[in-house]
Amino acid sequence: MSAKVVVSKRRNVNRQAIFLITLWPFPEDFFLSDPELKSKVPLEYLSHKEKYEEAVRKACLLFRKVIQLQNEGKGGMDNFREVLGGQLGSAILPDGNPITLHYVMFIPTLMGQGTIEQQAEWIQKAWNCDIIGTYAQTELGHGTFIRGLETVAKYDPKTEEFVLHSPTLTAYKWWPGGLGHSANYAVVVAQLYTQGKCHGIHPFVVQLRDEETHEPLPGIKIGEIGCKLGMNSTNNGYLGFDNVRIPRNYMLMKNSQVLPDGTYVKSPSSKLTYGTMIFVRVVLVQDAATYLKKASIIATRYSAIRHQSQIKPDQPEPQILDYVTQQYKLFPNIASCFAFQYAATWLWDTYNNITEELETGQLDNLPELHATACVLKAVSTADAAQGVEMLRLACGGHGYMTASNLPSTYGLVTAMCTYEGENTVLLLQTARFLVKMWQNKTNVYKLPTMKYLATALNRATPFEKSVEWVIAALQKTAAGKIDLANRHLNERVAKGQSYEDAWNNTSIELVSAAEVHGRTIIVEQFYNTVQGYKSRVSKELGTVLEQLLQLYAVNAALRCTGDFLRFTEVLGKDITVLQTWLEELLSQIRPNAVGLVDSFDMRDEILSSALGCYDGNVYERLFNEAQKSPLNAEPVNKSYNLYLKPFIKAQL
Ligand SMILES: CCCCCCCCC/C=C/C(=O)SCCNC(=O)CCNC(=O)[C@H](O)C(C)(C)COP(=O)(O)OP(=O)(O)OC[C@H]1O[C@@H](n2cnc3c(N)ncnc32)[C@H](O)[C@@H]1OP(=O)(O)O
Ligand SMILES: Cc1cc2nc3c(=O)[nH]c(=O)nc-3n(C[C@H](O)[C@H](O)[C@H](O)COP(=O)(O)OP(=O)(O)OC[C@H]3O[C@@H](n4cnc5c(N)ncnc54)[C@H](O)[C@@H]3O)c2cc1C
Repeated sequence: MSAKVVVSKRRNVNRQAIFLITLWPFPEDFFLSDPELKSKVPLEYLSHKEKYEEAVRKACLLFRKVIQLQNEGKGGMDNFREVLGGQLGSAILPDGNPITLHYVMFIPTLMGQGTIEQQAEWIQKAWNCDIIGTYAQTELGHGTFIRGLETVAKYDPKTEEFVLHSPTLTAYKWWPGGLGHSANYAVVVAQLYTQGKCHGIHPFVVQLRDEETHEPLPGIKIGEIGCKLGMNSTNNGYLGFDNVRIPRNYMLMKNSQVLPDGTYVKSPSSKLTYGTMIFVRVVLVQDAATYLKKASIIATRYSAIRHQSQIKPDQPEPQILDYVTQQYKLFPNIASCFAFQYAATWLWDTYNNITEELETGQLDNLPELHATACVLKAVSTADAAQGVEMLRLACGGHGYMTASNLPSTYGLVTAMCTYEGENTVLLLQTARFLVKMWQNKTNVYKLPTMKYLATALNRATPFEKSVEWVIAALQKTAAGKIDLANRHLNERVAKGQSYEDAWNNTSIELVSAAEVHGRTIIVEQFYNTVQGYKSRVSKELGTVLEQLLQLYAVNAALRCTGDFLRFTEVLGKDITVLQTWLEELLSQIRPNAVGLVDSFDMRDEILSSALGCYDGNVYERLFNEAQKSPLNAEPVNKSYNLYLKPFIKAQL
C-alpha cells in the first residue's frame, strides 16, 4: 500500500499545513480497538531493548493503518497529526514513537527546503515509507547555537559530491529521534564548504543504512544515546561521519544552491533554512494543550473520587475537589488548556498565512512569526510542564504511580521545554525582536502581536475588575519591562560595555519581558475567541467560557503582581480584589469542573490512567494494575533464599 502524494508543479503550497490540518472526524476506534496496538505486558515491565522493539512494532502498524485510511479516502495527511500528537499518539506509544521524526521533521523539511525536483524525487519515497528519515541537526557539542555546528559538508567539484565529515567527537550528531536504529536516511544540517569558503549551515539528505540489510553504510558511526528521563522508545541516536560522500543534488537547494562547478548561490534569507524549526514550534503549542488536558482530566476526575480528611468535624470526608487549595491546583490548569488551545489555533492560522507569503518571496512577516512562535512555544510548554507536575502532586501518592500515567505525561511534556529550541534561548530570540521594535517603533503598528508597544507605556490603566483591564495592564507591563531593559542595555553600553556584553548582563530582564509579552498574546487570543463564541453558544456555555477566561486572566495577573505594582497604577488593595476575584471564580467553576474536563473528550484508552477513568473505579483499577507486576507472579521471590534469608540468619 502506498500513499499517493502529488508534488504540486505550481507553487509549493504549504503542504506542511495540509499535512497537519484536520479535515474530518478522526476514527479513533479504528486504532484503539485494534488488539495489536495494545501491549501484552505493561511497558514499565519491559527491558529498554524490548520497549524499543515493541514501539517499532506498534509504530509500523499505526502508520500502516493511517496509510490504509488514506488509500480508502478516509482522511488525508491530517490523520498523521492525530497519531503523532500528544493524544492518540502518546496513548499508543507512551514512551515515544521511534518514527515520529520521519513525519514531523524529515518530510516537512523535504517539502520546505527541497526544490520541486528534489521533492518529486524524495517525497514519494518518504510517504511510501520506502525510506525512513529523521532530522539530524543537534550535535554532542551544540544544540542551541546552530551556527556553531561542527559537521562539515565539503563540495568536491571533480566528482560533484559533498564529503560529510565529523572532525571531532563533539561534532557527532546527538539526540535525533529514530536515529539510533530506526531511520535509514536523515536530513543532516552541516556547515557547507565550497571553493574553500564556509557558507554556514545547510540541509543535506544522507543515506545512513543499507535499504535492504539496514546495515550502517561505510563511514557511518551510528547508535542510540541511552536512557533518558522519559521517551525511552524514541530511539534518540548519535551519528558520526568519516568522509562520507553524497551526490551534489542531495543538498536541499530550494533556498540556496551549489552549482556543478562549486559556485554558491545565496538564499534570499539565511534564516529560511530554519523553517522546519518554526513549523514544529507552532505545532508544539497544540501539543502543550493536549498534554495539559490529559493531566487535567486525570487529576480532576480523581479529585471527584478521592475523599480525604474533614472540613467540619461532624461531617463525612469530603471530595478533595472541595478543598479550595485543590481547586487552585486544578482549575487554573483547566483554564490554561483552553487558553493554549485557542492560542495554538490562532498561531497555526498565522503560520499558514505567512508561509504562503514566503512562497511568493515576501519575507516581511517572518521575523514576527519567528518571535511569536518562539515565545508561545516557550510559555505554553513551560506552563504545561509546570501544570502537569502540579496536577500530579494534586493526586498525592497515587499520582506518583506509573499506573496514573502522570509521570509518563510529565516525561513527554517536560521534554518540550528543551527540544525544538530550549525555552530560555527562544525567549531571548523574542526579546531580541521586541527590543529591535522598541528601538524603532515606526513600523510596530504593522505588527499584530506588538502594535500595543506604540501606546501602552503612556496609557493610563486605572484598576478595574475586568479582563480588558488585565490585558491593558499586561501590555503596559510588557512595554514597561522592555523599555527598562532597553534603558539598562544603553546604560551598560554607555559605561563602555560591548552591546553583546550589555545584552548578556541584561538577559534576565529580557527573558522576563518576553514572557510577559507571550502571556499578553495568550490572554488576548483567549479573549478574542470567547468574544467570537459568545453570540454562537448557549448563555450557559457562554457564562462558563467567560469564567474560564476570567480565571486565566486573573491568574496571569496574580503571577505578575510585582511587575504590575512597578509598571501600572495598580495598588496593594487592588491585588486583594484580584485574589478575591480568583477565589470567587474557583467557586463558580467547581460545579462544572468534571463536565469541563469531560468536554476534552479523551477516552479511557487515551488517558491510560487508573486515576482518570470515566467510571471512577480508581481503587479497583490501581489494584488490578498492581497484579500485572511480574513480582506478584510468585509469593516468594528467589532473592529471599539467595540473599535475604542468609542475611537474616547471619544477624541472629
Ligand atoms: C505532531 C506533534 C509531534 C511533535 C514531536 C516533536 C519532536 C521534535 C523532536 C525535536 C527536534 C529538535 O529538537 S530539532 C533541533 C531543534 N533545535 C533548535 O531549535 C535550535 C535552537 N537554536 C536556534 O534556533 C538558533 O541557534 C537561534 C537560537 C535562533 C540563534 O540563531 P542564529 O545564531 O543564527 O541567529 P541570531 O544571531 O540569534 O539572530 C540572527 C537573526 O536570525 C533570526 N532568526 C533566528 N532564527 C530564526 C528562525 N527560525 N526563523 C527566522 N528568523 C530567525 C533572528 O530573529 C535574527 O534576526 P535579526 O535580529 O533581524 O538579525
Ligand atoms: C527528547 C529530545 C528530543 C530531541 N530530538 C531532537 C531531534 O530529533 N533532532 C535534533 O536535531 N535535536 C533533537 N533534540 C535536541 C534539542 O534540540 C536540543 O537539546 C536543544 O536544542 C537544546 O540544545 P542543547 O541540548 O545543546 O542545550 P544547550 O544549548 O547547551 O543549553 C544548555 C543551557 O544553556 C543555556 N543557553 C544556551 N545558549 C544560550 C544563550 N545564547 N543564552 C542564554 N542561555 C543559553 C540554555 O538556556 C540552557 O539552560 C532533542 C532533545 C530532546 C531532549
